[in-house]
Amino acid sequence: MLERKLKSLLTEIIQPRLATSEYGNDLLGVMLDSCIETKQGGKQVDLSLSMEEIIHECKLFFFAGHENTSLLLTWSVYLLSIYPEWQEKLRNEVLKEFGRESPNPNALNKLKEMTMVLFETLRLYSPALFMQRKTVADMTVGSIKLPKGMAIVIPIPIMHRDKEVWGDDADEFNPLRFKNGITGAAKVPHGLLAFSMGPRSCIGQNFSMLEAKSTLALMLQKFSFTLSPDYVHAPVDLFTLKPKFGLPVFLRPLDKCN
Ligand code: HEM
Repeated sequence: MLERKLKSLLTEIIQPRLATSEYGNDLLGVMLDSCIETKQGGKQVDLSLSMEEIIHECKLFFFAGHENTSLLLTWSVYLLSIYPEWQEKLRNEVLKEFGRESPNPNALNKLKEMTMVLFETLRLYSPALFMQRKTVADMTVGSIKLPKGMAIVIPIPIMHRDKEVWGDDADEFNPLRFKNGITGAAKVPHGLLAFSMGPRSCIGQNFSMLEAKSTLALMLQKFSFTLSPDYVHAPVDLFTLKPKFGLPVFLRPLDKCN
């Protein structure tokens, strides 16, 4: 049902673009523009990406792009609500950098403490729960022998709380572990797997960090937030890691607090 609805929505967006020679300067435009060139230099009706593939890519970008970043923000707000000292630290950092002005996208990377908090949020509450891989050859990982063609599931939350990798405080919220960046945070350089690693790692990771930083900076400039007493802590696997009963928070406009 949802699948059919999505497909018809996307087709409604794609068809009018195909009817004109201007496909648009967004990702969809780039995909449509990948029509195979004919010998005359014009476009063929056949696409090098099929319509099915274009629709699939649109869905992937929509879900991978929207849902994960919104969950990163959700869990960051949760953690900043229960660790008000970090909320205050981040607010001071934002106010020092931008004052009350809208955050300048080119300066968001200067928010070092915010970056640390976002990485620590991704470690403790990674929106993506599993990665799946298949071995292309017989191989040995550590002491485990894996035959060619074996399906492997990598459970991110378990690996993110492994004390051998993250130390005895693995279950605790400690953004300072990221003070020297990701590679220095754990006993192995690629301990943080929230965006995966290698050639199939998340294509949107830098974009999502910028999105999260700018949204969080705006929130911190305008509001202080605390958890509502109605909040029940129940992270649940619903394909991604969500708070089962939502995240009710009280937002207090800052000008009214002062
Ligand atoms: C907090 C935000 C995000 C998280 C935690 C996240 C996580 C991930 C992970 C773990 C993978 C790898 C899956 C695997 O190896 O099997 C992945 C892949 C991908 N992500 Fe993200 N992602 C985020 C944001 C985004 C955004 C904003 C976009 C697009 C604008 C995006 C687009 C993609 C795409 C297209 C892939 C597939 C890449 C490929 O297969 O080569 N993601 N993401």
